[in-house]
Amino acid sequence: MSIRPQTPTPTPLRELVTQFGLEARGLSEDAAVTGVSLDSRDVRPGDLYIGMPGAKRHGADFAAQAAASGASAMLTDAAGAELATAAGVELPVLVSARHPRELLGDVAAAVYGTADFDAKLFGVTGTNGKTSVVYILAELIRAAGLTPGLSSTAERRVGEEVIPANLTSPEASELHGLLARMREREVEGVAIEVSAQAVVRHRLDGVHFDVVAFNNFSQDHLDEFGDLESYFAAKLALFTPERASRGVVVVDSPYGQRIAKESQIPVTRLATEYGQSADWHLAITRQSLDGVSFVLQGPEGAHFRGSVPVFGGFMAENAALALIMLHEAGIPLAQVAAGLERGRIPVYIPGRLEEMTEPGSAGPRFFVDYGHTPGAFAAMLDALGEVAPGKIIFMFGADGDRDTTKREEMGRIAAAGSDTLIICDYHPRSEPPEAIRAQLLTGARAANHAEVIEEGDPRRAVRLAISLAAPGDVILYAGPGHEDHQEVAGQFIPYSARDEVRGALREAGLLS
Ligand SMILES: CC(=O)N[C@H]1[C@@H](OP(=O)(O)OP(=O)(O)OC[C@H]2O[C@@H](n3ccc(=O)[nH]c3=O)[C@H](O)[C@@H]2O)O[C@H](CO)[C@@H](O)[C@@H]1O[C@H](C)C(=O)N[C@@H](C)C(=O)N[C@H](CCC(=O)O)C(=O)O
Ligand SMILES: Nc1ncnc2c1ncn2[C@@H]1O[C@H](COP(=O)(O)OP(=O)(O)OP(=O)(O)O)[C@@H](O)[C@H]1O
Repeated sequence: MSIRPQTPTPTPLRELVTQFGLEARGLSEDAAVTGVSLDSRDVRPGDLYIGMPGAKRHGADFAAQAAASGASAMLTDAAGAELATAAGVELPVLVSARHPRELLGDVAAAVYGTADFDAKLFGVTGTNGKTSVVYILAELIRAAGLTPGLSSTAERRVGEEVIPANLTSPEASELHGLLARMREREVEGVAIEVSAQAVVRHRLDGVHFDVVAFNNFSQDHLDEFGDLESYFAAKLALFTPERASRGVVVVDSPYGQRIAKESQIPVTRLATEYGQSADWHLAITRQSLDGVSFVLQGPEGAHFRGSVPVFGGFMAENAALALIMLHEAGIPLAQVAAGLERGRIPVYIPGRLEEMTEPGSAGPRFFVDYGHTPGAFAAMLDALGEVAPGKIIFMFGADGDRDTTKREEMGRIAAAGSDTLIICDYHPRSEPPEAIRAQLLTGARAANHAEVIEEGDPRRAVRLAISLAAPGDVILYAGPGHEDHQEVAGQFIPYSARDEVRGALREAGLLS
């Protein structure tokens, strides 16, 4: 169930009819709504249900379910209105000549009154590391003495109210409901993860960010975007005056440089590579398996010396990006530093390079991660190469029914950067798991580096990895991160990699 305001103000439906040029059928003069939902399973009494045509179903097919849950009215297209009439659903209907998705954000903003929400809004996009930046942002907002709110792939969070997320970027109706609840809770800074899908699918409509950021770009989601250029264009579209006031861009890569050049809003540039021209520079001062320390220097003497308790130079980059976003929003770095102990950012990022063993323990160390792109694998394994005292044992599987073109490259990078590679299953969905593994194995064997082992069952693969590890070795299990299920042939089977790994470590006497 989505997070909603607890004391919503009713919006007369006649206002929406006039504002959005809708045709009203069966509407009483005083009809009003207090919420918006496009999912019949999440309808609350008083909601406006959006009957949206989808790729698989027409949402109007679920109008009866929405009515039974107490919806006050349905907004749909002409086809949806016909479906509801044919099914004998007795619900007032507002008919839109445009695709309901195109109105959703503005309708939700009108119903929830979110245009008046004056918190600083931060949006983060890029291929890898969005979730990490968002969690660091929320921690820094708290350090600055302000109240944070957060929307990520892992969860949505308002104070102690936390719900798991089903999409990286919520649909606009859920997003505006969440923002309205944040306003009730007097949230002052909101960190929002922005997927490319969100930009092109109207999920951000009615939202204007104070600061947006771009961190990196590499292959992903080609099943939806067709080619890299279209995927990139979706990220670039966030850097427009309709969406945001200012931007922060990591310019280490040619893609970052393109965003900085082609952005339609003012941007400030961060470089982490020596000799790269930029407004801000990041230098790593120390790193180990327990975290990374860094110095960040910007224009007019702005600077920050700090650390993050997660390994990898890219985590320092994620932190730097978050710090610059606050600076750009008018929150001074000194105000952030005042709330931290010697610059240490005590961030916990669920399922991102999350250690399952005790930090600093003498035996092998085990990390669970959410990385599922060639770019994330390269970043993690490069970082581990610098800080792992012993061998690197890497295990992962790949998504079924998702971008298949990245599989061989994932296998190649995984084998090139590890000593032992165990290939197992992830979410096979409708594909035969052994066929997915075969593609990963082809890439892995081409690298001609690691010892490569195939063990489809992730539970057995976890135990195998532990049995192969000696003190000083590091096991990294990429893919499942925070998730709590495996998706196999349409079934959601309970599976938490974190619980499984902890259990196996206990069995091996490596965790109390
Ligand atoms: C391609 C895509 O984005 N599809 C989204 C789209 O699905 P769809 O058009 O197929 O919808 P449908 O299943 O035909 O249903 C039609 C309508 O009926 C409604 N319905 C359906 C069933 C029901 O019982 N009751 C009900 O009301 C649905 O809410 C929907 O409005 O609308 C659905 C409702 O909001 C989304 O859940 C669904 O996301 C699917 C699950 C998805 O996998 N999206 C991915 C591609 C995605 O958006 N990923 C990005 C990036 C992730 C990353 O960075 O890795 C993200 O932001 O999450
Ligand atoms: N700045 C970065 N550059 C490259 N890889 C990164 C970076 N930050 C994190 N990663 C790697 O990518 C993985 C995914 O990180 P994270 O979940 O933060 O990214 P994301 O962009 O939110 O991905 P998704 O949208 O799929 O959730 C991490 O677990 C880590 O392995």
